[in-house]
Amino acid sequence: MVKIKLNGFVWELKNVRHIPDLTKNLISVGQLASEGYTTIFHGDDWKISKGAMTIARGKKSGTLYKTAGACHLIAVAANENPNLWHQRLGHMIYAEVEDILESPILRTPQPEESNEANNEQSEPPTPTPVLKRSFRPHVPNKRYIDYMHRGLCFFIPSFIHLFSHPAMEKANAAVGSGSATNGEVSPPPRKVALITGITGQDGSYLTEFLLNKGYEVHGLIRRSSNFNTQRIDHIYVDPHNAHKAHMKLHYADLSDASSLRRWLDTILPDEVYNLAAQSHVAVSFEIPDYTADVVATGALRLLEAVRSHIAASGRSHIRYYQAGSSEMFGSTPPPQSETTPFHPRSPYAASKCAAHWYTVNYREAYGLYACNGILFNHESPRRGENFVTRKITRAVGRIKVGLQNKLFLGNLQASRDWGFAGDYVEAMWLMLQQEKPDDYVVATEESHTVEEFLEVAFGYVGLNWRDHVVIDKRYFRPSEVDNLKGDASKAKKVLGWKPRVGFEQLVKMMVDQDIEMAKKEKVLVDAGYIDAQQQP
Ligand SMILES: C[C@H]1O[C@H](OP(=O)(O)OP(=O)(O)OC[C@H]2O[C@@H](n3cnc4c(=O)[nH]c(N)nc43)[C@H](O)[C@@H]2O)[C@@H](O)[C@@H](O)C1=O
Repeated sequence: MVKIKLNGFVWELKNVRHIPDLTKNLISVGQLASEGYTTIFHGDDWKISKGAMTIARGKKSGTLYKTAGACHLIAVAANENPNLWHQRLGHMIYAEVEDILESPILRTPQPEESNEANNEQSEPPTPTPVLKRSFRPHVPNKRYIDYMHRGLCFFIPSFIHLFSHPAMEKANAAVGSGSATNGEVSPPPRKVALITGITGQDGSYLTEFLLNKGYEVHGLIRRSSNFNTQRIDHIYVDPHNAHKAHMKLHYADLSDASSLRRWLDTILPDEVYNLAAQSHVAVSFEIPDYTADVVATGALRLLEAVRSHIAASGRSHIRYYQAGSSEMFGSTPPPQSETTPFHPRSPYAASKCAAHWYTVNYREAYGLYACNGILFNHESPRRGENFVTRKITRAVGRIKVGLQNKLFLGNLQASRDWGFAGDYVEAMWLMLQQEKPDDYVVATEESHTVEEFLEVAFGYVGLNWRDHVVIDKRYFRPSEVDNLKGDASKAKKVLGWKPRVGFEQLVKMMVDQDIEMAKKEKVLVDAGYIDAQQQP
């Protein structure tokens, strides 16, 4: 990777190639185009932009287009063994490179050329001229090469391919899948993900998923007087064990814009997943202001932090995922798809609608790669205990072992499209791997009432829910969402995603776990270590 500092911006170029003997740093217009940049040549002037942002501009110099205002060119190690490729850099596509080998830029630099990037730390020219300079050494978890190329970067509009040229073959081996010096192949660089809401159900499954894919995962957590990291404790590795600790936690808050920007600047993520929320619909009627601040304005703060981070750093490849919700459809009848109008029925749902449209707006206004995942209810043994599914399965376990007898519930006729959270995080990731950002419904396309959930959960362990459930008006909502059933055909078609766990399997998985949990709880209660808790 190469970072070019241009008039206060830092522009990042990925997949640069080591090209021995090349004395100018070249940037491929073709490659820029495939990365979503627009390059305009007008007379002797040129300009590169992305969305509404002008990244770089300059003038023609002889046969080359030259950058204006570039003061630093920094090579950042893409792997642990950068020895080979830092010597000479070009932002090359393999196509159209042959001409360059024939051209006058493949010669030893003249003194006046090699001084073009001069600054106070320059050293006398050498056959492979480099300037020694460290780049943002305060940033942790990143390895930077402290060599800066003396040559300025030049742009040429077209290259021809050089796949079979020995110099390029060597270069190809040194990048892409890591360095190949001495015949050793080091692993490719880890992608970096930043997750808000990492301690929640979805955050924990997504973290496991991304770690399995080789990501380095950073999670933002809120300060709390109680530890709330139980869902990720099993994957936490002490950061002192640097080689194994690929998940890192940082204090931040969606209500604190400065903390968001600071962690983006420090972590330098490739993907940002905004999963944090006050996610309880009924509670949002009690604390509407707080819910809107975190769910709606929190998303806006994070989007703005990403946008300004990109503007300052040039890291325009960042991809953003916004956790949307089927609650946004509210009273609009099923099946609900990406084109179904929203009719939110709670402060939570209205806030999610705002976050949805903020995300769309940042995509359209700034060209941000931002996706909305409109996820229908998704559950698991890690679901919070005051959501109806887990409240039921916890009660089944406790009733079964004799710790509880009654279960107080609200509206049993509400119908939901319930899937398994572990399946749904894959869809989040898939959205960020597409060529273009878009919005997707993620659902099982099956809907069941709360009563049907009760039938399966109690029936599975030989109990009759009617012997235990008591209707309590306190659990009814001021305005209810009666029927949600998603149409996930777009996600299936475009993302190739489909749910693996069906309704009955999900209920049984949750009951199995809650029976085990209740058995352990019973041991502690019987031994007098804890009191039998009240139901959630
Ligand atoms: C997609 C969406 O999914 C979730 O929102 P939710 O659908 O409201 O989930 P829930 O489990 O709280 O309620 C489901 C239904 O169950 C009814 N219900 C009856 N009796 C009780 C009861 O005693 N407790 C609760 N919680 N619900 C009850 C309740 O009235 C409602 O109709 C969140 O993850 C949200 O963040 C999200 O985005």
